[in-house]
Amino acid sequence: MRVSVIGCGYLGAVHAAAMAELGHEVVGIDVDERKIAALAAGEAPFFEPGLGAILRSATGSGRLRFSTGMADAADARVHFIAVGTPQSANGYAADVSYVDAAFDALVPYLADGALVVGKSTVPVGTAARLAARLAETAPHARLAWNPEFLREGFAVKDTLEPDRLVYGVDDPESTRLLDQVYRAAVEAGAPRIETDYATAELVKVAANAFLATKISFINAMAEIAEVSGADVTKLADAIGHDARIGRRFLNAGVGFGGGCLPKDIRAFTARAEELGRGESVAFLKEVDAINLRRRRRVVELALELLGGSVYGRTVAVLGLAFKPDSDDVRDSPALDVAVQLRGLGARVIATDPEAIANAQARHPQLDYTTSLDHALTGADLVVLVTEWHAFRALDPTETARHVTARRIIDARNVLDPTAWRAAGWTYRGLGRP
Ligand SMILES: NC(=O)C1=CN([C@@H]2O[C@H](COP(=O)(O)OP(=O)(O)OC[C@H]3O[C@@H](n4cnc5c(N)ncnc54)[C@H](O)[C@@H]3O)[C@@H](O)[C@H]2O)C=CC1
Ligand SMILES: O=C(O)[C@H]1O[C@H](OP(=O)(O)OP(=O)(O)OC[C@H]2O[C@@H](n3ccc(=O)[nH]c3=O)[C@H](O)[C@@H]2O)[C@H](O)[C@@H](O)[C@@H]1O
Repeated sequence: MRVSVIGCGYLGAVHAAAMAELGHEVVGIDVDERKIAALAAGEAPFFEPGLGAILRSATGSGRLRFSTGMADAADARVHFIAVGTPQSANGYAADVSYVDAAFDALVPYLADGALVVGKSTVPVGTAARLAARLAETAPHARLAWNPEFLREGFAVKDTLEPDRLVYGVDDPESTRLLDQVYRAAVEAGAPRIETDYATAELVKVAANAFLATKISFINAMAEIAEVSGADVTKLADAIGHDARIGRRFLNAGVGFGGGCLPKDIRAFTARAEELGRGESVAFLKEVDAINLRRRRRVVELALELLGGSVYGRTVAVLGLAFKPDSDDVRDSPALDVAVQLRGLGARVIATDPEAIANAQARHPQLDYTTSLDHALTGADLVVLVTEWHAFRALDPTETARHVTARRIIDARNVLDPTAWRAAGWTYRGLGRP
């Protein structure tokens, strides 16, 4: 099948390469010339395990091309729209202008029987609005909404082996085309939910809202654990054994960030308010507030451990990406903590295996180093904020050789407090004694 993917960011680049890996003839389109040049050369423009390999093999075989010109999408039968839907500059709502722009630019090139497939996460009602526009401007084409559930760090596997497929469609031909695109997953037995546009759009934001709520729930328990001397990690293990609750996404710590969960819960709240049902998801404001409090809590702990002021003190910040195995720093709790500490006058020296370039572009005022040893050297305080393997594996005795004082905040609760305290460290987790 000939497929186009419009928008080649964290979602679209992986989707394009994975579609080619599945045997489709793919063209990836983006307005960002640098990104397209890198992708066309078979280079992943961001860090995502496994992406480079499938990109090189697909561009090498000629099944995958990239272009900045929408005309190159003209011979595709199925067009995926995977452009960004960031938080608006002036509020909580999603900015859907990139979706509209990509859609409008694509319409003149739609062949007879073409299917436009929305993958971007959008406010409910967007697909119906675009379908009405399509009926007027290109009645020979169809629209489907097919939300994406991939996780960064596992994006290639999640795309090739999705745990479910959701088709928001309004005719059987769209389903037939989507089944052809996803034949491998359908034949492997991936559950497939065929539904209307509104449900498909809501499934996506509901899933992210649930995940965010689960994380904030456990972080709320961490707040209570902090004032009662309880251990939130043991609490999570214990409640997680109940299969109805489940242990996944119950890791308390500095909270969630990234290009999706934070903006998606805010956009959902804004859309519900527009629809006159703000009260139905008002709890998401609390989910957001709990999440942001965790970042402040890490800063408070730093102040506490350094005797009330971080001014002039050297703080080693381990981690900048919003989670391990990603270079994404969008709404990263780690970067936020680093910036807050710097704002209070600390000499922050930050390190991350992959995210330094992205962090530096946003916050040039911080000091960065690619060397973990260098980051630790002379530190008055170490703050572990993103649980990369290299940081989880730190040895307390070896680490002590580099620092000025043995103080550590484990903002992801991934270290063994007993081992660190035994090696002479003042250890503080989030919600564990
Ligand atoms: N990053 C992720 O893990 C996931 C993202 N999503 C959703 O997918 C969408 C895209 O997210 P990301 O890939 O993370 O964003 P991103 O910001 O990495 O990529 C968006 C891309 O769209 C391009 N673009 C903007 N306007 C364009 C236009 N008119 N024509 C062609 N290209 C255009 C940009 O240059 C950029 O490369 C969002 O709605 C997001 O919520 C959904 C599931 C997972
Ligand atoms: O819509 C999206 O873009 C994607 O958003 C999330 O994926 P992602 O943002 O890549 O990362 P997650 O693994 O969900 O982690 C999100 C944040 O929550 C934090 N987290 C996660 C789990 C946990 O127990 N505790 C916790 O604080 C992570 O550190 C990270 O900052 C969802 O998991 C995907 O299903 C969805 O497709």
